[in-house]
Amino acid sequence: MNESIKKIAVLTSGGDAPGMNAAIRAVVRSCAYHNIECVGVYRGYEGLIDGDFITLDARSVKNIINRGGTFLKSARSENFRTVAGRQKAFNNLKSHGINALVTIGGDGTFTGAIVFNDEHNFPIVGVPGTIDNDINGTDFTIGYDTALNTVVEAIDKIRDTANSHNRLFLVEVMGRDAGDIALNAGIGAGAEEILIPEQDMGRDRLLASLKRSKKSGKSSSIVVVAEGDQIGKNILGLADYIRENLEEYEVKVTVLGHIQRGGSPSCFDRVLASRMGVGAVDALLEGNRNVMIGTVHSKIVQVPFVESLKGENNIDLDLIRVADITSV
Ligand SMILES: Nc1ncnc2c1ncn2[C@@H]1O[C@H](COP(=O)(O)OP(=O)(O)OP(=O)(O)O)[C@@H](O)[C@H]1O
Ligand SMILES: O=P(O)(O)OC[C@H]1O[C@](O)(CO)[C@@H](O)[C@@H]1O
Ligand SMILES: [Mg+2]
Repeated sequence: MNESIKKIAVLTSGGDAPGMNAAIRAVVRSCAYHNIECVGVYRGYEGLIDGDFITLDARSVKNIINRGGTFLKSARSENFRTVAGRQKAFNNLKSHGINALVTIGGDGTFTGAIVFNDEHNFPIVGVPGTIDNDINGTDFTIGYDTALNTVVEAIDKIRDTANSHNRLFLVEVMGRDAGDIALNAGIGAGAEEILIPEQDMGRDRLLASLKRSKKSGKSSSIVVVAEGDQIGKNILGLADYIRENLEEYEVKVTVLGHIQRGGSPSCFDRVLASRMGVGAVDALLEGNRNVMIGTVHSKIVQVPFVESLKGENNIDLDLIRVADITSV
């Protein structure tokens, strides 16, 4: 056990994700279990710079495992991108006697953690909390499973009305740089086509596929479009293009938006968050730093931050094949 760790701070950063509360709870209770002080930081790195801290004990985190969002709130902090901002954050950590930090967030949050540690040599452990699932070294990120279920439930409802009116719906889902939500929710909801940032299928192939789909006797069509997809980037423009080229379709557009980030976390996300929160405190007590807690084949692992950021375009090609085959 690393005796120098007596006080740990925890924060949530970047886009919120269902299960972040469960992760905070696990960190706080793990600290209580090990008789370590715990401090919550409001508004991610922004609160670190402002010194917006709160002491947390085991009872401070009651009744939150089931709540969406993050009670510590989150932020995208421009100030933390500056040397001066990070210096202020470091000063606040020192003046409060904090020895280590647990950051719950996505790839941007971990990038910030690397920069901060390079400058101030401060022990940080990351917990992947993002609906995007765009982190290398972990099979799942906290919030992704809940978001997928929210998306599938919404598309099921769209399918009802699409079928009743023989319509084509373009449904935009989140994923500025990542197609995981689109691909998996698309398969789960039986979408006819799925457009993701990692693969540009081209407008012509999309038209050909939709033509085939109509010919094969399908009464409705759903095209799931990740917000970062290249050809769907302007989903309204894409809808117009399809209208102009495929008169047989009546095209409607639904943008699911931030509904995907809210809601009570699934049991899967609650358990994942609990395991990762405990894993983060374990890692610090083992004397480790600059690592992210992940799960690989259901086992908790520690992954260097730099490894966690190597996942660009890391999409499972077999999922694309499955989507193609099952939408015939
Ligand atoms: N290069 C960097 N230097 C310093 N801080 C950074 C850097 N990149 C990101 N950060 C900090 O991390 C915060 C969170 O990053 P970002 O907004 O990309 O969200 P994220 O953690 O990737 O989560 P999500 O993608 O789920 O919304 C940023 O607002 C910024 O404060
Ligand atoms: O509205 P915001 O907070 O800028 O977040 C939008 C982005 O955040 C994410 O949902 C991840 O949290 C991305 O998929 C999306 O592009
Ligand atoms: Mg991100």
